[in-house]
Amino acid sequence: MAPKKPPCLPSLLLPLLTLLLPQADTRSFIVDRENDRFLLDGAPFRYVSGSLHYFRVPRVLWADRLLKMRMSGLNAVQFYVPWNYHEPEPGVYNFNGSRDLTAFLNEASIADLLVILRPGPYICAEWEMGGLPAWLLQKPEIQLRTSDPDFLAAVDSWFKVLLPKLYPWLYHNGGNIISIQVENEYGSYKACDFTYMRHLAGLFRALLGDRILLFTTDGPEGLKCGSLQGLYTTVDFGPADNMTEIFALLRKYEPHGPLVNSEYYTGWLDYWGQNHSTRSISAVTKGLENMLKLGASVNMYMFHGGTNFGYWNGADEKGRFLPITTSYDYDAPISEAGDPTPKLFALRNVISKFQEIPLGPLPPPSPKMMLGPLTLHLDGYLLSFLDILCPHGPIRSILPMTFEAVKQDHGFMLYRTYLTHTVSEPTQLWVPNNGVHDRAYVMVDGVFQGVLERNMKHQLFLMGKMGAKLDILLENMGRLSFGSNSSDFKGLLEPPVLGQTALTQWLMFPLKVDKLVKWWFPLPLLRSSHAQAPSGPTFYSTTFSILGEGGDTFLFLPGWTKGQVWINGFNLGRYWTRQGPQQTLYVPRPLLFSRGALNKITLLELENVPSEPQIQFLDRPILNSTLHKTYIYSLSADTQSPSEPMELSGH
Ligand SMILES: CCCC/N=C1\SC[C@@H]2[C@H](O)[C@H](O)[C@@H](O)CN12
Repeated sequence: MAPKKPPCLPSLLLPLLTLLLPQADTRSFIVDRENDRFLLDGAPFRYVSGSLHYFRVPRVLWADRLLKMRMSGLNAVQFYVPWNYHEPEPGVYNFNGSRDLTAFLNEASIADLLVILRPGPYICAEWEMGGLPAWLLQKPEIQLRTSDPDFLAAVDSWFKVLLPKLYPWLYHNGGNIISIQVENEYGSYKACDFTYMRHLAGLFRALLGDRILLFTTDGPEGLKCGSLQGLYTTVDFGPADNMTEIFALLRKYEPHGPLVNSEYYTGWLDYWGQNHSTRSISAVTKGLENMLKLGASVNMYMFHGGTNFGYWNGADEKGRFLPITTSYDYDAPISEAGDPTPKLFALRNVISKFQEIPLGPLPPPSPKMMLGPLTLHLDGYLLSFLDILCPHGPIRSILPMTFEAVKQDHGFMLYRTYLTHTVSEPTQLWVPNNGVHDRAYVMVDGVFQGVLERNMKHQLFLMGKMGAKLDILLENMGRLSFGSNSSDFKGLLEPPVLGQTALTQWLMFPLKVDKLVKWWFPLPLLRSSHAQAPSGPTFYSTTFSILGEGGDTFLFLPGWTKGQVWINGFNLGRYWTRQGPQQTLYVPRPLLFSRGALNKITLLELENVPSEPQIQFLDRPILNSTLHKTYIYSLSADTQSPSEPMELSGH
């Protein structure tokens, strides 16, 4: 069982308590190297932990998720702190609302969970740029995750704000943080810069003191560059890996002390355009039981995955550029919607063989809701709102500038130029050196010509008269969160070439789409005056009300192609119905207004609007399907749940 709960008091009282509470200095969490175990307050202790990322769950749902983790038999929760989530601009910090880290620590304490905290600065996590802020790339030569002075200056500045916030929450100070990770799988990174790792370890010691247990985590191939003297070495691996071999390798770095798997994979991530990932219950439970039999401490990654709302997904590059999907369900024991799964009960059964499980039932699945189909109406074409989307007007430059150079971190930017000569035959438009990062929607005088895509589609053909307007809308699909090239600049990285001519004299419009959706679209007058452009990315919307309390639901977008969704101004995330495997977007009940109040949903469709612009809200997710046709789920008479999909007009 986890130790007595630290005082669940407002964090401002905690520092005071560390002075007053005599027991604060008797609290300890240490490595007992003589007996290969942890000691908590002097007693043998093993943690069975799960990962939950507060930044992927609305704050109002934190307590629910943490309770379910505790009731599953866990005694600790592990989570990252994404630097870019809290420092949106250099020196500007945000710890409010769903970014209130102290509130999350307090919720974990209330749920009787100890905390294993991983502040980075790099966190990977399939999160945008692995948690590093994009504004670091405003210095294009910066060498991320190294002892580059520019990088270390930014890291020091950030940690001098963050780490003092953690100090009162350290276990020996009366809080619930028992250990803190330095960097993340550093051994998998090309740099292998021990000066950098020593700098981080020194900074953590200076700001957190010498009692907190600091550790590293690496895959077996990364231990050489990822481990550091003075930091406790741990590994990560999944159910298909050879536990015996990996723990034997770990013993070369930690001959004594408890064995620790800091990321035991209960599932896996999804990429747009790839198959949905799952891990079998039998394999996951067997691996956990084998580790617990060895006396190892284990953190299950993920125990609850949550959602990449907004533009927060990261990406990988394995030949193709692979953006992570909006859903971070991860086939985890607690589903994206917060529901206990059969995998959870199976894991709970394993844990019960080794330690006490809290009495009482798991909370039931949350109420779910179906609604629709609803028909959306045209609000207007993206490019007809430029005056609102880019109120300060365009940035002018001979050559195109990156998102980072114009200080636009996420979303969309319009690049505009004018043809200097008539192109009377279909002529190739391309961008050298795979320079479209990441997708480009090309228009001539407002008429959609097609898409260019990083690594995949490098050219299209167009015609136009001298003076015609060439618009290229660039979409940032999320910066690489893993791999060697973490300086993932976005936008047009090279001047596009039309035929033999490199196009110059560019206007860049950084588009504040979220502000437009949040503040302008309630005004009906916009609709008629901004619907005149002939085609291109388009806003559609509708309003709807929910009788009664409603419930969690899953937005289904049959026939739509790719775009972004907002509900009541909240950026729900990306959809890419054409690619899959995700076909629905999770809509947490707290985002919706109930009892007849009006809700609004807005789509920005980037490619093709279906002949019947409809959406539905289903009572279950579809995460493993690529539908090239248009389906509508109708309520089946008996069960009030979707029957088999009925195919509508072909799409
Ligand atoms: C071969 C895998 C190397 C990349 N590491 C991964 S993929 C899923 C997880 C998360 O990204 C996690 O943040 C990483 O620490 C480890 N890991």
